[in-house]
Amino acid sequence: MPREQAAELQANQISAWFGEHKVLDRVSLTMHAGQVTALIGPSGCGKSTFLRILNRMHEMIPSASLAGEVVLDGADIYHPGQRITAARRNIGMVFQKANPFPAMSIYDNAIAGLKLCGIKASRAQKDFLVEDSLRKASLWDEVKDRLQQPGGGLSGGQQQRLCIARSLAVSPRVLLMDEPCSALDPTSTRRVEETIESLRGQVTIVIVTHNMQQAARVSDTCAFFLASQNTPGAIVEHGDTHAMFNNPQDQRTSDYVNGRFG
Ligand SMILES: Nc1ncnc2c1ncn2[C@@H]1O[C@H](COP(=O)(O)OP(=O)(O)OP(=O)(O)O)[C@@H](O)[C@H]1O
Repeated sequence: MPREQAAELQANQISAWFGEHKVLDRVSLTMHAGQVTALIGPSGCGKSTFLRILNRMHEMIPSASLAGEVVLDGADIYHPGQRITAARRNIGMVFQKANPFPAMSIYDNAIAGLKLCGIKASRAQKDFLVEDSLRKASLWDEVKDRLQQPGGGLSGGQQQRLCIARSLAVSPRVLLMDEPCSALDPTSTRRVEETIESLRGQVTIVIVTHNMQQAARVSDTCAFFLASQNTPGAIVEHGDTHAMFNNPQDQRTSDYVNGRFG
């Protein structure tokens, strides 16, 4: 099971609809290999929809449609020849609410993705992957003596790190995180942020967050989404996080990062 490198992900001219309702308009963004990109913006501007488009989850919603392309290392994941399972394996996702399998052991939770992705592994390989992914998710030391206990018995923050481990166990090249800390207390939030920090360079991370301090702390690059009244969401400004927070080029970015609206 070779471990692959972080990959660049490029969204080109992405538009999205729910039925007749257009929610994103020609959004283009390059998410650089091994970097952390934060998606920020007021509620309802299409950040989560954009994130779900990046690993083909948007198409699971019956009324949903989209235009544009998502290119992972040179190949459009929406090309008819591309398998949805390959996109999901290469581009993992962690959600707002931790969703481990509650009755399944911590060990089995960590490697639950192998079966879903059709990856066969020996017992020794599984043992290695469990330890490796739990270490990467900064959870190993807390659970190494109780790997056979149910995942549902962990604290909320530990469950979220278990979900991160589960995503990492299939060696994704990109990890999408949709407000991963919004249900966590400050200590658990810090642990998840430390985990993100330690993954930098190994996997490309795209994180949606409403927490401006978090975006400033964890991301290299930031994209500010906005949906003005009755118009679909679009990117107002994107670039180096430090520059976006300290010297934004657009007044609306300045207002948002300084808490003046949204
Ligand atoms: N399943 C759905 N069916 C219909 N409309 C939807 C669906 N999901 C989202 N929308 C609409 O798409 C638009 C963008 O929603 P989205 O959740 O992507 O925004 P967001 O920026 O992530 O918001 P938040 O920060 O509140 O999570 C909104 O107008 C929302 O009402």
